Amino acid sequence: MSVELRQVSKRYGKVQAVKGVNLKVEKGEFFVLLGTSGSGKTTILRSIAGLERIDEGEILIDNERVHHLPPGRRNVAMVFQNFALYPHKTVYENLSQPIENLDKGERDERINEISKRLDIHHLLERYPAELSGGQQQRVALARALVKRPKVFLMDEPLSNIDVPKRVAARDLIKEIQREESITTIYVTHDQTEAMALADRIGVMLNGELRQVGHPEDIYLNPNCVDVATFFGMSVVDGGLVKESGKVGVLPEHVDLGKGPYKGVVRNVEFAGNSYMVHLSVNGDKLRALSKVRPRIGEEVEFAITRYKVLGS
Ligand SMILES: Nc1ncnc2c1ncn2[C@@H]1O[C@H](COP(=O)(O)OP(=O)(O)OP(=O)(O)O)[C@@H](O)[C@H]1O
Repeated sequence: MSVELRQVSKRYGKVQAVKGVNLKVEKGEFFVLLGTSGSGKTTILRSIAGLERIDEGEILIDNERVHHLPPGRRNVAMVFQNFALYPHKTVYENLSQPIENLDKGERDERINEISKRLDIHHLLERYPAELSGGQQQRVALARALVKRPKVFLMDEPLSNIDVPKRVAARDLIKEIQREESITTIYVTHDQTEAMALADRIGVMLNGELRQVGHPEDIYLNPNCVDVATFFGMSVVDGGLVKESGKVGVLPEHVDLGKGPYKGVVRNVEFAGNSYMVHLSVNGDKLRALSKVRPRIGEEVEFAITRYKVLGS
């Protein structure tokens, strides 16, 4: 099912949380809404789920207007940051609650299938407090999937999980999404996670959807200073490369060692297989990835192999 937002706006009192957002997420697509804290991502997700009433605009699921329908009639499932499991119900009861309208045979069949798939089959009789964080998260995913939703909405579902488990959980989400071809809208403020998961990314800043595109496109060709900065570009005066306005440069496109440019090393951070070198160049800050560790205070020569003109 496709999900479409047309000129959607939402305010809370004086706060304009979402400003005239237009977006179409295609059937089966994994779409990531990426943005800073408070940029309106959760509000958009909750509006699609029917948990918020929008002030202006329209929301369509499979080309049908749904923004006046209650959550239960939208065929969407939402996974929240805190997993939202019922603490006084067993895993089995947690999984059966969303499908309690089905008869017991079919309910058990679905619960069996999904719990085997997510490796929680042996935990069905336990209570959420008796599970590890990763297991709780898999139960929450199972709970959302057991309804066989056509649209899957996820609000930072991995934020409470430690890094190694997070990568595994990310793989799992992606795998299920691909296999079941569920239209997914996934909210995060982590651009690495966004780039790893998304077919397309939409960048939210300050209530506005500022850019939509494939991860590689946005990463290399951000359309404004804010998006460029968010994706890790240094933004410097275009005069350096004989352009007007500002230009964005990724650290991997700054080659330390040979000119034509010169800068002073302000700081060096160890970054695993390389060093992140912070340079000062004509009063601008520029970051470079380098295989060798330069000295702080040293003047170094560098070249820029690629940049993006961002305007003023
Ligand atoms: N119920 C509410 N009442 C008042 N203001 C709200 C409410 N919910 C959200 N806001 C405000 O609306 C704006 C957008 O919030 P939203 O939660 O959508 O942002 P977000 O991008 O999801 O942020 P985060 O990544 O921190 O969760 C923020 O300024 C927030 O303070």
